[in-house]
Amino acid sequence: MEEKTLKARLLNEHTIRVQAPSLQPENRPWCLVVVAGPQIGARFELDDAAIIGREGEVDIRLGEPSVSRRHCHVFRKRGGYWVTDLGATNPTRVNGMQVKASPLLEGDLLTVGDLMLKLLGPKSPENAMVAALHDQATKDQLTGLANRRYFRAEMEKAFSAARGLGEVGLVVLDVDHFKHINDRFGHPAGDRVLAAVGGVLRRHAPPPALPGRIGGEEFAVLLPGHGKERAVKVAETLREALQAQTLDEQGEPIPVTASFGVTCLEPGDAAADELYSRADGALYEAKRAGRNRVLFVTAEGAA
Ligand SMILES: Nc1nc2c(ncn2[C@@H]2O[C@H](COP(=O)(O)OP(=O)(O)OP(=O)(O)O)[C@@H](O)[C@H]2O)c(=O)[nH]1
Repeated sequence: MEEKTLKARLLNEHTIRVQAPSLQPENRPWCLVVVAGPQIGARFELDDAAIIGREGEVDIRLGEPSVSRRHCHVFRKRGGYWVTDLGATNPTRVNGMQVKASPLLEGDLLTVGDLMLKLLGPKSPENAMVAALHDQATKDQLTGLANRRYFRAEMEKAFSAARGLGEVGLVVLDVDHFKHINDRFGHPAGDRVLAAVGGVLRRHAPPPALPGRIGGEEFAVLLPGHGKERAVKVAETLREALQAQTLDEQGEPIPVTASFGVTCLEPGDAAADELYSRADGALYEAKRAGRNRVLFVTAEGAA
């Protein structure tokens, strides 16, 4: 074959490979992604306008001391985005330049306190990478549920958003006698049980409920907008669905049950951790009382 023709063919084959579907840019909403500083990898979707700030009634809450309470305002204008500084102590910067008001174009770098955020458009080729990194940072690999760190962060957010007034329910559950399952059926079978628990939680606790794997065989479900009755109902549904599962190892059924502790946000709760400890205490009592049951507690004790 003539050298020129061979080169052309190789080039052609190479071109075909480069155009594989996985490399097509994904179509997502406009977003700001933290590319440097604290919270690296965090991704915030943008609507028409968003106030970025440290705390309180802002749309993108960064919670860092270097960020002012109300730091800057990002908004849509003439088909693109603009940013205006809101008198921040550490002035807002775009591509390193201090700005009062400035257009914000795709790929621009926005400095807010110690954080640097990049504006990504719907077809940015970086969307797939950002989504993959976000998944790695926030998901438990075995079950696909929220990991401990992400679950805790979302619990903090729900706690701040409710400010002791809104309803937030929390369910903490732990597979019963899981050590026995591992010992009897083997570690891989134990892993399959955990993955199946993840599946049940996903199916029976749909958004805005957030199911997570906190560690080992302990799971939790955050229930924004749920008071006692609804939170207990979710826990009972999960308990029954887990018990009804038919898992087996080489034909031998693997019995799976779990114990549940449930609580709800109360006006006296000073931190999200208090909510978690309370539900965890109820879970411990559910175990002591014989397992495979749901126990609800208030700050005063079992209810
Ligand atoms: N297969 C598997 N086992 C795990 C994993 N993480 C933790 N474990 C095991 O889970 C078991 C937990 O056992 P225990 O804490 O004694 O609890 P338990 O047997 O469920 O007893 P109760 O909670 O009192 O009902 C330990 O044997 C751990 O090794 C995991 O990712 N996969």
